[in-house]
Amino acid sequence: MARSAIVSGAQHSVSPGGTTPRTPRCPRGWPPNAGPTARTKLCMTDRRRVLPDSGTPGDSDNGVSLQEPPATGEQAAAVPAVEVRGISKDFGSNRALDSVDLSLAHGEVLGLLGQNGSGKSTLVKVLAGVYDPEPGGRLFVGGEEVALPLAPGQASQIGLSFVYQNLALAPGLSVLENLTLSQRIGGGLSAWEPINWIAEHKTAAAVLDRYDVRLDLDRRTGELAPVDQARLAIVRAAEDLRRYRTRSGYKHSVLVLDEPTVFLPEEEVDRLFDLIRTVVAEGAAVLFISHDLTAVRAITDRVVVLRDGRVLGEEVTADIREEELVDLIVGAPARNGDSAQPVLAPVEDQHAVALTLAAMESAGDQAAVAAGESVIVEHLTDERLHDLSFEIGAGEILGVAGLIGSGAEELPYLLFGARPAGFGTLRLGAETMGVAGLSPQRSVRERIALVPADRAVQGLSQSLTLWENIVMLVEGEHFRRGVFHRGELVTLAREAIRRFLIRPPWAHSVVSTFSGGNQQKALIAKWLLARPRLLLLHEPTQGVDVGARRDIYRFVQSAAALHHMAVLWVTTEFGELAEVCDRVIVVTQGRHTATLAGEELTEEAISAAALRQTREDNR
Ligand SMILES: Nc1ncnc2c1ncn2[C@@H]1O[C@H](COP(=O)(O)OP(=O)(O)OP(=O)(O)O)[C@@H](O)[C@H]1O
Repeated sequence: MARSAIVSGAQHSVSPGGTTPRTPRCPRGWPPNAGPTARTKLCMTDRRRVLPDSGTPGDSDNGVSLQEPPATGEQAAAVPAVEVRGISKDFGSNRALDSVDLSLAHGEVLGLLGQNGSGKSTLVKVLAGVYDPEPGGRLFVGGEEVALPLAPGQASQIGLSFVYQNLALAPGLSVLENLTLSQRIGGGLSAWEPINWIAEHKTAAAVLDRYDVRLDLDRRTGELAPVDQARLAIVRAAEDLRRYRTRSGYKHSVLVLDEPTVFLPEEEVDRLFDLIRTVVAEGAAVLFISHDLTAVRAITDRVVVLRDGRVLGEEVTADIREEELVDLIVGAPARNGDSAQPVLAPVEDQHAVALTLAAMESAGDQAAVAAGESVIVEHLTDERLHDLSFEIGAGEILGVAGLIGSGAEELPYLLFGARPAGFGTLRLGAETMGVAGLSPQRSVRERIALVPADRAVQGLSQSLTLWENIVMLVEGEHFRRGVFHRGELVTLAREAIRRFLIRPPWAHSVVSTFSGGNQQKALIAKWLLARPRLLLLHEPTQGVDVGARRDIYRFVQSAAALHHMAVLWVTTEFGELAEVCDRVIVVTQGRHTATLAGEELTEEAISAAALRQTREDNR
């Protein structure tokens, strides 16, 4: 692989006015040296913008002004849609972004990659006006400089639109209402004018048509399938950009997609990509942030890799193999020829978690942990599941494969008592419990652990520190003879942070300030410290980088093997199930339709079983 494109932050020479940009490596069809420097540079903060449609509300106060008319045609295509230079961001002593240079061409899909905590979201938040970068950084949009920091809301007025993982849709409103929401809030439609529903319906139908998306405009958005919710959010953002281009006369606009595929099963990701291609064809550039390398390779033209807040390298996607990309992201040592396997982020010890647990077990608890207990679920039935029965042996990792809507995704929550179940029993060792009588409080007492997909809301207390979250479930064990041994807990948490490779290793920082993947490791650490008898995992590697994903596999495998805990692993990533599980059951339409083990445990076989049964059920 040509590594000439790899640059390190140290190579940027710093001049008094900021950084001297390197010549950007350009994507296919992109003329080199066509950055803002190739055009008349404008400082746009002190002039009023001349707009083709100057009456459009919201444009006059955007902090951007023009010295020359908007570029059109080839001229517009010759400047980057967006370019950042020398962007840095510090959180206290933590440098989250270090002199980042990045440019995104008109009509390009650029992948922004990097390990958890490498700075991707921070860069997006600087572009969105959420974070103020350090002085000296510069932003060019459509070739023209925009003063930093951006004011809240300014991004949308300069042609930048964002779709985050949580999509920011109002689930209680209809598809039509969600489509027009941003216009109402943004001032495009008057809040006082009576709504002409018939006209709005017609306009919204035309919008969906434009992007070839079929949705019932009157349907409650919360009832849509996850992929359709993602498509709706993208159409809404793309429409905002199209309106921006129409009213400003500018050709550039940028859609930022921050992990848009994270909630989607693999087979639905393609439908999202068709939409992204349409958005690009309509005239927007796309910044695509994801840990899903298959998705990145399918949709991006070029990738930029961040590590520790610096741009580590950039590559044309078609020119780089997946293993090379993994190396670039996780920082593997130099490889020996093509046959070498990618080296993943180091785990200090294959049995890191198990050893941590062993060291931390209080003496009196040894027996319960050592014995291990099998789990038997019988006749589990609710609105989506029909008479589901299965067993998990002590120390076994049982995978559950099912497409979204199959009912598989309900299982961890029902067995934790987080959702009411109609009927069924859970036998844990010698004890049999009715699942209808389970509650999260009881589950914690019974040492049933749940790592939910939505870790931020359901898994962690965002306002508490990292150490408080990690030891939350074992605090009681450190309250002896009327004395609360806080120091012991902090030491315990520090050890867990080290073993679980949580970065930065700052026990006293508030957990919400950690990157998504590091929060996920903290959540897994929290539950494993409580030494569960049954560990329920739902999409445990969602939003986790390629190196940390392997770490999580090993953490759970070690804990299951050495502490004999039963594990239920539910995900739509069938490759992950094949890699990590001892056995996999397939759930379709709420029923247990197949079991795979041994040599049958391949991604292809699991997929085939899940899809075959779904097709048969649909006949
Ligand atoms: N509000 C904040 N306060 C303090 N530190 C923060 C804050 N937001 C982010 N950080 C730190 O900045 C660094 C970069 O985090 P960021 O969320 O940008 O990473 P990321 O690449 O998006 O990771 P992930 O893939 O896990 O989402 C991390 O060390 C993180 O702990």
